Amino acid sequence: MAVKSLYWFTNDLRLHDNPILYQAYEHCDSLLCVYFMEPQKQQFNRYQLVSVGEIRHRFLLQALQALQSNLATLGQRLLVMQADPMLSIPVLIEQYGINLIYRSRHCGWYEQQQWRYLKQCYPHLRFVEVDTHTLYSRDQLPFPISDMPKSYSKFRKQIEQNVTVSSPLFVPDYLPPQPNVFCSDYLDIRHVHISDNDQVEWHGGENAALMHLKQYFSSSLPSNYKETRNAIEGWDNSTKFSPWLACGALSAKMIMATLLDYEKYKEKNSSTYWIFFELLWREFFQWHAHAVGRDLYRFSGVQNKRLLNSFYPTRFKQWCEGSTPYPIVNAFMKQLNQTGYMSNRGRQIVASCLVNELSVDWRYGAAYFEQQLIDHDVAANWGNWQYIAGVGTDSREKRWFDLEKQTRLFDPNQHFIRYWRGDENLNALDSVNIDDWPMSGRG
Ligand SMILES: Cc1cc2nc3c(=O)[nH]c(=O)nc-3n(C[C@H](O)[C@H](O)[C@H](O)COP(=O)(O)OP(=O)(O)OC[C@H]3O[C@@H](n4cnc5c(N)ncnc54)[C@H](O)[C@@H]3O)c2cc1C
Repeated sequence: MAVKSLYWFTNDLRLHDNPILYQAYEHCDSLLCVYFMEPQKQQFNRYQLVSVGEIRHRFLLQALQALQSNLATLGQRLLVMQADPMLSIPVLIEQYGINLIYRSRHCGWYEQQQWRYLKQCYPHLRFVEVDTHTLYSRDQLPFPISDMPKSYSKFRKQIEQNVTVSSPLFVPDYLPPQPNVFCSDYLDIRHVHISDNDQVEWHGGENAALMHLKQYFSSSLPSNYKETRNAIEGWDNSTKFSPWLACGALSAKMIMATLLDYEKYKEKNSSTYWIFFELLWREFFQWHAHAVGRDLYRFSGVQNKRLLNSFYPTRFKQWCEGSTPYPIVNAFMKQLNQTGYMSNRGRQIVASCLVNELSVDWRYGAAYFEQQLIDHDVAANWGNWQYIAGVGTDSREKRWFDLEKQTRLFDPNQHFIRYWRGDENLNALDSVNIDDWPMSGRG
């Protein structure tokens, strides 16, 4: 029987190091490549925010355009459908006689539910989930996912002692042909106009990602990464791989292969090791998300710990727009709103402020990051937020960043604050919080 496959692209928007394309090349007679822009992700969610905000959406469109033109070089085409995959995939299965469906293994709870639902509806079809998003595949892990280590250091030790990253795959010379497409309700991504935003330093898509990878490792920046990575501004201080990694325009294994070459031919030191160390943090959060399932989004976190935080709409609004009493926090939030990016130190500081100074439910912060960040990654974002809120994988009570000290350390001349106008529009906080309620027993 002819193998008629459907490849449902999600967070794997690339040709290089793509094991699904390889499998399709080896085993399929026809291949339908589809990406869904889900209308639900642009509608208000339970936090009254959207999942994919404007800057992230634009970055994604660029990535899809690049994927489309790269697939065209292999005689393929990407159908971009503005539809709910749960409604459209059944139609495609019928129309094209699909008997095999591929998708990247996804750690998001919502995405896993979609996959489960389809499998239940079509028990006679083959569903193949492949690890494209991580450094290691699931069967390379030296433990079953149910025994996933609870802390990063335990995870790192087990991984470093037992597994190596395999080499990235080459792009196949050609792909199976697309069946004759007769549906017309797809978006011709080639002709979508994407407006410019001078504030955003990234261009979406695989080609820009590979070019940046090459430039980064052609420079001497990796040799100083450990000393510079914590800086709060500057393109060169950290790798800036995250936006492309998040949508899969860049493969983590590809980064590792280039890093190993750098170590072999240029220099190997504690900084080059630290790039791997950070990629392992990413890896840890990915498998952690698989292990904990929907607890990743729970207020009480994976520790099931009750916090006294709540939802204070005015404070949350001040935090989002950058009009809190704290100039450094305002500067970071304005940077995020205009560029879709914030340094790691910035994220730690604003997250700590939301949780500790503003006493707001951390999930609102995570949902706002999800909307705004061009590198939003469900595992890294929600996992890091839980960590800062003290309900996640960290054994410490919680992470509190002293705002004055952080300003002195990272912005001693207030250059960053002034550049982003963090010192304008400072507003005092409302005074209503849990301590003001007689029921707290402290009034
Ligand atoms: C509250 C909060 C939310 C975050 N949300 C995200 C998110 O949605 N998506 C995301 O990719 N990262 C997230 N991070 C992690 C980190 O801030 C970014 O990965 C990093 O700032 C991206 O810039 P870079 O590529 O230059 O990083 P580098 O410093 O150059 O690090 C190299 C790579 O390692 C990975 N990495 C580094 N630090 C972490 C970390 N703490 N957790 C997971 N991976 C890490 C990233 O893939 C990154 O690209 C979050 C951190 C915090 C504190």
